[in-house]
Formats: sequence, structure tokens, C-alpha cells
Amino acid sequence: MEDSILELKGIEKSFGSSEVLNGIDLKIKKGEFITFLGSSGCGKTTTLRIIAGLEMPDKGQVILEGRDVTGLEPHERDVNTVFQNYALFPHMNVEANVGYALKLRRMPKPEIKEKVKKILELVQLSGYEKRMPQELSGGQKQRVAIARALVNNPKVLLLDEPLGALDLQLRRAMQLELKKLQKKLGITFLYITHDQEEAINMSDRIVVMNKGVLEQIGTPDEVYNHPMSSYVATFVGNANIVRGKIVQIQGEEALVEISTGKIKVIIDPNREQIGQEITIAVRAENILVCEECKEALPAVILEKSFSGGQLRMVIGLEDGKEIIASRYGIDSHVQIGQKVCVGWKPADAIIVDREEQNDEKETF
Ligand SMILES: Nc1ncnc2c1ncn2[C@@H]1O[C@H](COP(=O)(O)OP(=O)(O)OP(=O)(O)O)[C@@H](O)[C@H]1O
Repeated sequence: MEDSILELKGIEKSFGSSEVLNGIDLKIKKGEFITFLGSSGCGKTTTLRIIAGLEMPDKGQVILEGRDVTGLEPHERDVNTVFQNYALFPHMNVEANVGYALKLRRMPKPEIKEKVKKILELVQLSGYEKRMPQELSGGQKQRVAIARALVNNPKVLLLDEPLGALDLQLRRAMQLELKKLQKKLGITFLYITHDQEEAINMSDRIVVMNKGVLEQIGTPDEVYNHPMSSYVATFVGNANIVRGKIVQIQGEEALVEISTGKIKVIIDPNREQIGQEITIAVRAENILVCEECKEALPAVILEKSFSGGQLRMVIGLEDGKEIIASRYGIDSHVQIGQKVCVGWKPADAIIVDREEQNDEKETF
């Protein structure tokens, strides 16, 4: 990748005896919006702190615009960080907070004033120059933190769950604003989130991290529609994970035996064979219930709940395992306790793992 602005090479990090990063290799393009997504404790913040210079890796290098910056202090690298808790200076007003880095650089006062004015316009906080942090809402504080991190035009902006403390509505609005701002300024953003929707909405590429390794790197479409492991499929898109054995193959269609029945899956006949164990992922929205499917597994509706504009149903299979189905709208004609059949179109079952492995997620 010729135009890479930031490169991580073989980064390893342990805290005491616990290995947190296990060989991170990544190239980030200039102007890219890249998001780190992964479960709590998988090493996202540690990676970001190593890039910022707040933590030293045990092994590996951080390369910024072709220069090895691994051993440099945070202020010696052209990288700024925005944290979830804003970290504004409480005794300084908005103008002083935003202009702080420029003042340290001994930039003339009128120039600082002009730059602060411009960046506050960009984050839609014109007129707030004299306000103190305690006179601002959470969303406004975060805009000040973002303005402060952008004012000296860093090469890369690191954002560690910057919208995590905001309510859902404000969070969605700020996501759009941040994305627009990033495109306008052309600054590379490296963004950390737990929230898969946020990652899908904002990113050029998503890095899915699991236990100190990068499990998949790709565009939102690649990661969502072509997950390469059951972890990625469950983390991005809340897929149901089903494990079974291929018992019959006809062209591109295989019959797979799982504990409570047989299901059809589209396979690559050059890769799959009879007797092979496979793991498939089926998204909740692709689970068909009752008469909607022909190839179905007997089941019972256990729970129905409404969230995020969707009805979520927990459906129990005969062996006690659960399948999650989702539908638009607030209710469905099936009732709790009702016996149904569940299934899916063969093409909606994505093969994610072909070998035995020990996943923590519940599998079939
Ligand atoms: N300074 C430290 N000393 C000891 N252990 C640490 C330190 N910093 C992080 N860890 C541990 O390293 C692991 C990874 O932490 P990290 O903050 O990078 O994860 P994360 O993916 O950002 O998690 P979260 O999403 O919860 O913020 C965790 O188990 C954490 O407890």
C-alpha cells in the first residue's frame, strides 16, 4: 500500500504475564476512516495507546509517514487523541482549551484566535468561546475535545470511544457529523468502538479484533457480508452460529446434519466434502419462522422483545439451543410458547469455519 500513512509492524505487548497484543500488522491509508471493533479487553485501547506513544510495545514498530516513531514521546509524533471522558482542562474556557496546543507551540495570539474560530465553526460551536467546560452539555464537551485535537492539524486522529458517553440520539447525530468533518479535513481517523452499527456507518474499513489479534480487516460490506470467522459473524451482525457435518453434496448444495435435523447450505464443491465438519453463520434477519420455510427445524418461541426498531425473537430448538430471529415492526403473529419451525434459505447460510475450534460463543 503505497499511500499508507501509518503502519504497525509485528506489535506485541504483555502486561505482566498476560499477553494483550499478539503480533499486530496493519497499514492505514492516508485519509482513511478506520475503526477497531472488538469485545471488551481484546486490546483496542492498548493498540491506540501504542500508536499515541502513551505505551511502549514489547516488540514491533510504529511507522508514521515512513518514519519509525516507536521510541518517540507522544508530543513528538503528529498524532492526537480524543478520549471518551473528554479530558478538557476544567479551569480553561473553550477558546483556551482548543488553543492550548498552539499556545505551547508559541504561535502568535491573533493566529491562535483565528484558528480556534475556524475549528469551532467546523464543530458547530461558534459563539461558545468564553464558556467554561462545566457550562457545556456532554455533546458540546466532546465537540470541544474534537476541536482541540484537530486544531494543530495532526496526521492521524485517534478516537477512543469518543461518543460512548452520549445518549443514542445524540450519538447517531454526532456520528454523521464526525464522518463529514473527517472527509472535509482529509485527516486519517483511527476510531475505537464496541458498537457495530457505529463501525458500519462510519468506516472505510473495519478491523475486527479478538484476543490481541486482528481477526479480519475489510470494508463494512466485506466484514458484514463475508465474515471470515464465527467471531466476526457474531460480533458484526449478531449472526446465529450453527455447527454440523456435511452428509450429502449435490452440485453446490450440501445437506448438513446438525443436532436437531438437517439443513441445506451452499458450498464450494472444490473445498467441501462429505463428512466434513463446518460452522455456518445465519443472520437473525434471515431466520425464517413457521410456514415461511420448507427445510425447517422444529422449535418453540421462547421470548419476544422490541429494540432498535426491530422485533427480536428467541427461539428454542428441540435440544435446548437457541436461535435469534429479528423482524421489522413491533410484533409478529407468532406467540410465546407457540410451536414453530425455523430455517433459512441455503444461500443465507455463510460458512465461517471449516475446522474444529474453541469458540466462546454458544454453538450448535
Ligand atoms: N496498564 C495496564 N496494566 C495491566 N493490564 C492492562 C493495562 N492496560 C490494559 N490492560 C489489560 O489489557 C487487556 C486489554 O485492554 P485494552 O484496554 O487494550 O482493551 P480494549 O479492547 O480497549 O477493551 P475495552 O473495550 O473494554 O476498552 C485487558 O485485559 C486489560 O485489563
